[in-house]
Amino acid sequence: MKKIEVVAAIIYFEEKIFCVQRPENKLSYISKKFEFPGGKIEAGESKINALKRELIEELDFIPIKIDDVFLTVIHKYPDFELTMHSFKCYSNTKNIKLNEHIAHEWLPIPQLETLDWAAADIPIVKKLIEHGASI
Ligand SMILES: Nc1nc2c([nH]c(=O)n2[C@@H]2O[C@H](COP(=O)(O)OP(=O)(O)OP(=O)(O)O)[C@@H](O)[C@H]2O)c(=O)[nH]1
Repeated sequence: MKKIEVVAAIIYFEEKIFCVQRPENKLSYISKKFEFPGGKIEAGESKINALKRELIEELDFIPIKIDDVFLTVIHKYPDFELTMHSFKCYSNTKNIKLNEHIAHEWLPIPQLETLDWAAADIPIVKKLIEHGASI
């Protein structure tokens, strides 16, 4: 099965988290699902550089701080196996532009579960909730 390795940013601003909705996709299980912004690591690229590059591509956004890995999730979708490394990042603005996604939400941690997340993101959402609202 095809394997892909991805980085994703859990972006905080004033105790809320930036959640983005993917566009329509032929794979129904990721079509229009909510996710954390990010994307595939390119050959020879570090995780942090991949994260910085994807955030600029998708959002024209540069975080003021990026923490160490928060959680790495391995998830088998029907068509590929995903390894996703998530990182807490911090913003100094609520105004983030969407270059690729169709919608966004800034949500406090207890409300994250109200969104229709991609399946691979559920363990990240659960860990954020378990850890509470602390940054
Ligand atoms: N960025 C991101 N991708 C996720 C998340 N959850 C999840 O299942 N994925 C999956 O991981 C893959 C990431 O691919 P992507 O399309 O965002 O990456 P990319 O921009 O580098 O790809 P592309 O340039 O080939 O379109 C997608 O299949 C996506 O559905 C998430 O929270 N963030």
